Amino acid sequence: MNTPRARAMLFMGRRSHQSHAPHKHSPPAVANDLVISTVDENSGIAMLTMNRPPANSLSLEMNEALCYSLKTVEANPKIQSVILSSTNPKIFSAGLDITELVAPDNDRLPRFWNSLQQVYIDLYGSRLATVAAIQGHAPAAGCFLAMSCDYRVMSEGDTNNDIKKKHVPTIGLNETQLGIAAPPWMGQLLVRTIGFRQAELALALGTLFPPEQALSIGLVDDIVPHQQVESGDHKLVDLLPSQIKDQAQNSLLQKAYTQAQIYAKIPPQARVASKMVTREEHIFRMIAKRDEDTQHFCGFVTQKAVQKNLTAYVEALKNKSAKK
Ligand SMILES: CCCC/C=C\CC(=O)SCCNC(=O)CCNC(=O)[C@H](O)C(C)(C)COP(=O)(O)OP(=O)(O)OC[C@H]1O[C@@H](n2cnc3c(N)ncnc32)[C@H](O)[C@@H]1OP(=O)(O)O
Repeated sequence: MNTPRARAMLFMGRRSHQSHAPHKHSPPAVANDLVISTVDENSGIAMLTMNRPPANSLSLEMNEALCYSLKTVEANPKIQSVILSSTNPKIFSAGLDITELVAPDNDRLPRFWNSLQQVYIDLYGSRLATVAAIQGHAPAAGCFLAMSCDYRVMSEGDTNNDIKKKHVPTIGLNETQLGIAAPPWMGQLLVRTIGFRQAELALALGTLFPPEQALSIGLVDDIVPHQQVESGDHKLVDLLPSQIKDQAQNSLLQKAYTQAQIYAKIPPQARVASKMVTREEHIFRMIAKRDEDTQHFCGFVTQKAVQKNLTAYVEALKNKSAKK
């Protein structure tokens, strides 16, 4: 599997390990609106907008929709960059859909985990330049999605003095706070992004970082104030799906668009080859241990003590939401 040809195929959008993966080329059953895909061939930029209310949490279907949409955009040779965004202005993605983990179905659980592994393989190994536009919270697997991209821009949030309007998004791998641990390939993404000691601390404590801190440790590459820009690139509007068409002046999306344009101008063979240098080993290591990883996840998550923690966490989330 780890031959030069297999490696090139992985990064050119053709999967040499397809038989191992649950991913299919046909649209997943309920995928269509979960991830809205828009393309602008003139600029070479596409946008994948996550659209799974209320929190863009990652269910089996959402993972399949992400892979399918990405694969479809990748198949278009005119596209070089993709922006990953959200229809929810306050949540990028709330991470795994916790209801997939509580009292799980024995058949579905390994399929669910496989679909998440596939998101990692497809997104981290995409031939496209990927820019995460993080407008809101990105905990746990939400942070993982962002870290799988090539560039992360985060909104500073609404720092309005009025406490009711104030909204400061956070990002990080907070798994330990739920009584679970990020899998090795996900934890290693944090190590690769922010360095060993910072990651060791953040993983153990389950730290969620507000934008300025996330920038200072390198978890995001840029932060932008929560505001409209006066004169943004007017071409962005062509890329926005109808659900967020009114966001053409949004500073975060404008910044993400500018970055996507910068990437789209780099000769693709050189850009893809440089991406392989930093990512291929990590991806192949994960693929080699994929079945083991699935077994470990299923065994871990179904433990009584873990189920107890997750049940309590879901209850707390629901109570919080009910009190609003
Ligand atoms: C075993 C190894 C696996 C390791 C890999 C990954 C682990 C994970 O990804 S686990 C998921 C971790 N995610 C979280 O801890 C985030 C939980 N959510 C929140 O903290 C907040 O919802 C958030 C800060 C994202 C947004 O806050 P609010 O804007 O205040 O919204 P609400 O809290 O009211 O939530 C709205 C609505 O969404 C539901 N929700 C939120 N997160 C999830 C989730 N991860 N899965 C499923 N559902 C989620 C929440 O319950 C509310 O629903 P309703 O009660 O129906 O309104």
